[in-house]
Amino acid sequence: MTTTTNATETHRGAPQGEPLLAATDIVAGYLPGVDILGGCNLVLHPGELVGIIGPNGAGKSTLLKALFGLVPVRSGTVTLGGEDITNHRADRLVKRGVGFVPQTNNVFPSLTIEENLQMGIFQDPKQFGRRFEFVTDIFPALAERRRQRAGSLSGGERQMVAMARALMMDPSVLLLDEPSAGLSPVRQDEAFLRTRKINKAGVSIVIVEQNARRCLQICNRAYVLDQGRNAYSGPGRELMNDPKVIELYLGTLATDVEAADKAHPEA
Ligand SMILES: Nc1ncnc2c1ncn2[C@@H]1O[C@H](COP(=O)(O)OP(=O)(O)OP(=O)(O)O)[C@@H](O)[C@H]1O
Repeated sequence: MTTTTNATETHRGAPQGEPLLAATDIVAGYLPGVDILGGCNLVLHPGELVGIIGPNGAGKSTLLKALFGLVPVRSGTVTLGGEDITNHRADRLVKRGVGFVPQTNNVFPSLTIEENLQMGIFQDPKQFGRRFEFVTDIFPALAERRRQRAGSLSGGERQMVAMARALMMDPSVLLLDEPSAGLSPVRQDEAFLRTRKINKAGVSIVIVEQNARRCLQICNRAYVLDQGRNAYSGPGRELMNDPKVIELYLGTLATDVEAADKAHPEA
């Protein structure tokens, strides 16, 4: 594996054919004159589960938001099914089949689970019954507890409601921003299993994750970002065992554990 130089290396292991979603040479940032992304590339093919990992501040969430029109793209393009959607507004993208699940503030706490799901499909309310069936087929707990207020749910359950709400519009692409953030290890595992379940139900997914190991375990492929640029890419399990990726990123876990052991040898 080498630092990305051409299309084959940039998208190592990607299937052949037209991608469903493609980001090409994305330069983007929040403040004028400050680029957070310095030319990022990503493709998502139909049926894929693709991860974005990398050190803190690498620009993972920024890339996801740029795909969804939440951070201005200064140059480069985003396409969906071959059509340019660069800087399209989020509500327009939802109508075109792109769902986005933010990391925080992703449910309406004062509304019930059912009302949250209704909000997810307010652009097409006639489809509520059909889509409710689809999402409760994936997450049966939501049907059982449909009248419960979202504010009374645990972090993991809220994450499930947020995912389900994004699924109400029948997206072909789902963008997930760190679904495991703030959850206990057991709840994190559940969040990853949910992600897999959604993908198996036919939804193509881009997932940003801080929990790189778990993410690489469930992904078909992943992109490693570093300082706003593509560093490596490839099949999840290959990246997990790649010495360069371990050195750049995954290695920090082992180093942290070693350091903690030295600091508290009796623990
Ligand atoms: N709303 C914002 N306004 C200005 N700068 C921001 C904003 N959000 C993020 N940034 C900056 O953009 C850079 C990349 O942040 P981003 O959240 O995309 O990184 P990340 O790889 O997702 O990191 P983490 O894993 O820590 O969430 C950081 O330097 C961050 O401070």
